Amino acid sequence: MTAAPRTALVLANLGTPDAPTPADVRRYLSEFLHDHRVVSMTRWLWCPLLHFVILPLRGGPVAKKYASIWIDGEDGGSPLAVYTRRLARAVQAEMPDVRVVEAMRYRRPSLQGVLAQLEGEGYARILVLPLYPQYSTTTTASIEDVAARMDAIRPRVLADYHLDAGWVAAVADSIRAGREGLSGDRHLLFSFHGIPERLIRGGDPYQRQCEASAAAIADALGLEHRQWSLAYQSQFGKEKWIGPSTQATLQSLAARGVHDVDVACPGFAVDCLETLEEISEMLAHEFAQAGGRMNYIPCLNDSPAHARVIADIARRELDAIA
Ligand SMILES: C=CC1=C(C)c2cc3[nH]c(cc4nc(cc5[nH]c(cc1n2)c(C)c5CCC(=O)O)C(CCC(=O)O)=C4C)c(C)c3C=C
Ligand SMILES: [Fe+2]
Ligand SMILES: [Fe+2]
Repeated sequence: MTAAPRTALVLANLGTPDAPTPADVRRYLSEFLHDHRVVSMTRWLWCPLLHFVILPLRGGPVAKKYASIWIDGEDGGSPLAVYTRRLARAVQAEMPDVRVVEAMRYRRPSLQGVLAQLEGEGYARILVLPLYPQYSTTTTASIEDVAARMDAIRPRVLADYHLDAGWVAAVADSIRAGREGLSGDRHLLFSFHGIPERLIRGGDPYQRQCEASAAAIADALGLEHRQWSLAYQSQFGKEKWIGPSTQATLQSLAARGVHDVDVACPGFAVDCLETLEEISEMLAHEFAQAGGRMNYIPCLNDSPAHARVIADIARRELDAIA
């Protein structure tokens, strides 16, 4: 028998409810929306709003949305959990010398618990790879917070991979495959999750990285500027978020007579509520009502190309750890 590998790779994602029920969705949202990296408002104001308005009002409707995308079967669950788990298995097959595990920033399997377990098992060389191609203080920095709170181990956290050549090529290939056989003068819309504009003014590099990713993918596809656009989705709350919004962009494309739109979401490593329900169900329906036809291009998910890209990025980063 060979000795247990001493190096671990943790694929960290956002997290998702365990079940598409109002109670479980409230539990998930409560943990997520108590994170100061996500909502920085003073707790005196935020907690009453969260506990007495947002959680009671949002639990039921959001649970219905999860139910509409839930994956059935033994290996089923919330798409974000299912694809992250499958991706971790596929990356493990690419990296037999490294222990590959998945973890979630909110809910289960908790990032803090996974790191504590690896520490207990004697893994000293640990790379945490947040499954966020672009860095944001709302997502990646929150994972850095958890890693920094560990006592005895200092896991390294990858900042971003928004211009990684292998990742850009894999996303471009998936878009090419998603457009195969489709005719017409097609438009490509890149839709990224939004964040509040205030954070960009405070130095968050997210928007700049989204723009750079989109331009690099469009370039790899040989697109001219008029053939693609970039927008931001999933606005939450009343504050001004970065734009233009995906919904408004689709409306204006329809108004301009652009009928065939492919939508890709290169800010999401795997499909989830925000891509499957918001884009591929709700906004696709709205766009059809405006006379257009949307073709949603799935995320890289657990594809062999994605597993190879993640393994390559991880190997390079691990080489930099002593
Ligand atoms: C202030 C609120 C939010 C910020 C900022 C935010 C940033 C952000 N989120 C993602 C990725 C995902 N978000 C997802 C769901 C989701 N996001 C928010 C709020 C903020 N996100 C909420 C309240 C929810 C839950 C759904 C809802 O109630 O509307 C998901 C999907 C999770 C799933 O279970 O499928 C992802 C993924 C990024 C990348 C990001 C900033 C860059
Ligand atoms: Fe609270
Ligand atoms: Fe979000």
